[in-house]
Order: sequence, then structure tokens, then C-alpha cells
Amino acid sequence: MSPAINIAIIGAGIVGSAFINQLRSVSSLFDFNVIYLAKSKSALISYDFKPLNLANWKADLDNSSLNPLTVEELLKFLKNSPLPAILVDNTSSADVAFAYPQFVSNGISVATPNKKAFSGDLNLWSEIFKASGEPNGGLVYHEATVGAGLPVISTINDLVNTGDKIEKIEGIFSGSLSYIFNRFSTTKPNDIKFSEIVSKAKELGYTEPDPRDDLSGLDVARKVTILARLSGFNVKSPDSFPVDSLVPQELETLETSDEFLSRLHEFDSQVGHLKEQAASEGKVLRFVGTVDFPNNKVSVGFGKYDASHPFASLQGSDNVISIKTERYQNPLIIQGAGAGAEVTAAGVLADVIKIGQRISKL
Ligand SMILES: NC(=O)C1=CN([C@@H]2O[C@H](COP(=O)(O)OP(=O)(O)OC[C@H]3O[C@@H](n4cnc5c(N)ncnc54)[C@H](OP(=O)(O)O)[C@@H]3O)[C@@H](O)[C@H]2O)C=CC1
Ligand SMILES: N[C@@H](CC=O)C(=O)O
Ligand code: NA
Repeated sequence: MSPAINIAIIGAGIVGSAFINQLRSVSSLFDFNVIYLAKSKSALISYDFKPLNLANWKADLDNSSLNPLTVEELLKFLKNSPLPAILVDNTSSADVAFAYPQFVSNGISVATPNKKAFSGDLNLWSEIFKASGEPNGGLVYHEATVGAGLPVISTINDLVNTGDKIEKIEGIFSGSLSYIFNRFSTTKPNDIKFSEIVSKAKELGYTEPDPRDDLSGLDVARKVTILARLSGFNVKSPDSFPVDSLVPQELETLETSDEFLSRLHEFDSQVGHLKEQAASEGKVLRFVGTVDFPNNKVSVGFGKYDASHPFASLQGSDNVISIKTERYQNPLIIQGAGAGAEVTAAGVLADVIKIGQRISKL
């Protein structure tokens, strides 16, 4: 049994809930003590660092009168942890993400599916990994930021760390857009309405908290930025290259995602023409990200594909990522579910286990 490790979890939504349940299911294999669990308005806090009883965690969290700790308070709390500590950020909060360097430089490890820190300002990227490289720095794992639980980050890291040179990465990186377009855009005419299939993707837990992050191409741009940076291509930001958007300009500034979803139907015909045009050519629309090193080009947007193309035959929320390198001239392909509570949570849990195994060897 690896030595006990204290875990602080922020976020108990679609991914966070599945993560907590999966963590409890492996508790006999690993000595992970949850000492903090928070959502945006309430928290469970074990000030004496004894493991929280998670038997009824959801009701306890919903009914807790404790407010979540601020980032500064949480840092102070975890710095006093008598055991090594891991911060698990299952939110899409920028505030939490931008504080990672403070946690990591204090020896607190981070495991997260939150893309914001890794696709934000390049200086933040450098600060996080510089802090992690310090002798007492915490470990940083973010497998689920690209392709959910699919081994994309670990594969790119292994390729780069063993001296391979990444030449081109391309694929379908959005689970929600994959689900949407696998159904919405087919070579045979269909009467699926765009707004309906988008709402369905949200119901299934595939989209970002605000689906506009998916439909605007920003989520894929964040993922492509992360992969480019890991491959040694210091992309400045997710908006420093062309990104196609499917968010109607009139709906971009609506206050809430609910308002957006309630009005999206007004633009069904506008988006419908895109798919009809592709179908008239015997093709389907797919949303693709590309990092092309020899041509110094990064792009995120629509492409039209024959029914025989690998991008045209995906199922569910599948991602497919093609990685061409100096060694893999015939590209290495990773394919599978790229969104969804269970597969994403498993990616985060696997990172927590890797951190625990590495810490226990220290
Ligand atoms: N869904 C998926 O398939 C995938 C998601 N991800 C990433 O996982 C992360 C979570 O996504 P998802 O679970 O779908 O999102 P949800 O909106 O379902 O859950 C977010 C959770 O974070 C909580 N939260 C938000 N801000 C704070 C804060 N400042 N402090 C404490 N808690 C906070 C929310 O609280 P409250 O409940 O009170 O609102 C909620 O519990 C995102 O970064 C997303 O990009 C990555 C890969 C796949
Ligand atoms: N909203 C994202 C979730 C995973 O990153 C997607 O649709 O892929
Ligand atoms: Na992944």
C-alpha cells in the first residue's frame, strides 16, 4: 500500500462527481484521504486532516454551511497538511487554474482536466512547469485536458522525452462537436436540427459548462495550444491562430448558457445550409484541429470529408488524433471517447494514482 496522501478536490459537477465516486471505488488499493471537497457555494473541510467520510458526500456537500476556501486559504490549509497533498481541480475556473504555480512551488501536486492554465498565457505555462521542476516542486498531470481519458498528453510527452520530433498533429479533438456532427452532418439527408443536437450533447455531459466554448472552437483551440506547447511549439494563445466559430454573433454576449441554448434554434437554418452544401458534394462536415510544424501552422475549423475518411466514421463522442513524427512517419493514431463523465474522471484519477506512485518512491 503506498503511503497515505491527502487530496483536496475542487469541483463536484459532471466530471467531479464521477471522479469522487471512482476514487471511492479504488480506496482499498490506494491510501488517498480526501480532506477538502468544494463546489462553487459550499465545502466539506477536514481541519484536523482526518479523512472526510464520503459515504453521503453529495448530500453533505449540498447541505454544508461552510463556504469554499479562497485560493489563498486553500494554499495555507494544504501547506499545513501532515502528508503529501494533491490538488484535484475539476472545475473550468480560471481563478483556480491561474494559482497552480503557488501550489506547485509549495510542493502540492496538481491533477486536473481544466485546460485554462495550460492554454493561457505562455508565462503561466512556464511558471507551472518551472515550479514543478524545482527540487521540492509538486507534480503536475493534466491528461484529461486533451481527449479526456485518452492517452494523448502522456503519448506526446513520451515521444518528446525520448527525443522524437513531432511533425504534425491533426484530428477531431472535441467530443461534443464529434457527437453533434456525427449525427447532424451525414451524406444522406437528415432532418436533425442543430439546436436540438447541441442540447442533447449538453444533456449527455459532453459540452463545456458553457457550450459556446465548444461551438466557438475555443475548446479545441485550447487543446491544440496545449499539444503544440508540449511538442515544443510555443503557441502564444488559443486566439493567435485562425479558429472557425459556430456561435452566431447575436448570441455571443448572452449572459448565460441557458439563454444561449434557448435562442440557438433561431439559427438552425443558417447552420443547416452548411451541412446541405457538404452533403450535395457527397461529403460530411467535421471540426478539426491541426498543428503543422514544418509549415509553422496551427488551425481549428471545419473541413468537408468523404464518407470513407477516418474522420467521417466516428461514433458517439469519439476523438481521433493522428500524430506524425520523425519516427512515426506512418502516423500514430489514438481514437476513442473524448468526452463524458466517466472517461474524463478516469483520466484524472489515473493522474492522481501516478502522482501517488511517484511520491511514494521519493
Ligand atoms: N465534461 C467532459 O466530458 C470533460 C470536461 N473536461 C473539463 O473538466 C472540467 C469540469 O467540467 P464539468 O464537470 O463538465 O463541468 P461542471 O460545470 O459540470 O462542473 C464544474 C464544477 O466546478 C464547480 N466550481 C466552479 N467554479 C468553482 C470554484 N471557483 N470553486 C469551487 N468549485 C467550483 C461547480 O460548482 P457548482 O456545482 O456549484 O456550479 C461544479 O461543481 C472543465 O475544465 C472541463 O473543460 C475535460 C474533459 C472532458
Ligand atoms: N467539452 C469538451 C470536453 C472535453 O474536453 C469536448 O466536447 O471535448
Ligand atoms: Na487525454
